[in-house]
Amino acid sequence: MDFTKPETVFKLENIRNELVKMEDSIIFQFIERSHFPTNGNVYIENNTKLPLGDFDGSFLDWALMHLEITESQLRRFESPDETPFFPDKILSSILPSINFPQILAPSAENVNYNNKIKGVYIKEIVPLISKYDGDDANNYGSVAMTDIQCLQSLSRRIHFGKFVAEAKFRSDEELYTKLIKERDIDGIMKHITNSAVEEKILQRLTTKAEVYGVDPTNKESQRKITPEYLVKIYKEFVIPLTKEVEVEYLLRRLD
Ligand SMILES: O=C(O)C(=O)C[C@]1(C(=O)O)C=C[C@@H](O)C=C1
Repeated sequence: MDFTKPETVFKLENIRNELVKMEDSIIFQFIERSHFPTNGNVYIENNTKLPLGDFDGSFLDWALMHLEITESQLRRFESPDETPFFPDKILSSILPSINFPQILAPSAENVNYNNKIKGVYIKEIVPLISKYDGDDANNYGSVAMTDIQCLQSLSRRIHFGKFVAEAKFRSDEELYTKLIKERDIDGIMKHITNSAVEEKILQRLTTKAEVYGVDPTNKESQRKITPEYLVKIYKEFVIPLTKEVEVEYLLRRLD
């Protein structure tokens, strides 16, 4: 898949292959996060234990915003598959722009689920993947950095729903145009859903978590990620959020 060649992006098979590759990044980032406790202090807004001057937000927000500002100057958010958490704070790139052809509908950049993704990550995912529920002030910086890696990978995966939706729209423009014009959200959701593909993803994740989640030379060692939690995270959060992105993108597709 190459964003400078739109014909490679509109193939559902290519998009699904990318989604499979992203599973590995997400699993390995979850494994990195599993070395640390929950460290709730990192997520508390305006936390007196972590003073940040005038900044209004959590330590994680502060770190993520500063990283995104630098990454924006390195052209990260010009790529159609990257979505910033702080769209109002990012800067123009220092590097010259790559003129990507228009692949998605112009309204695509307004579909930004990052606040929701961050909320779900902190509330639902961190407790499942952390080493234990507790705090270790020596790890705040490392935790924020691994959280950022996890969040950026989840964001990329979930916002890939836009490409899936575009490919599906192009495969049956008449049907989707009708559903969009009728604002038939249930109808759109029904047509974008492929239960067999979802089932296959969950089966593959079970196998991957079995293999990657434990030291292969010492199967009795502590498991870093369990199939049960990985499947739960995908089934309850990652896939449903991807579908929400698909529906919202399609609702704006004709704007
Ligand atoms: O592969 C697709 O067709 C998608 O829409 C992506 C995805 C997913 O999130 O992995 C979402 C909805 C489908 O039911 C199956 C899988």
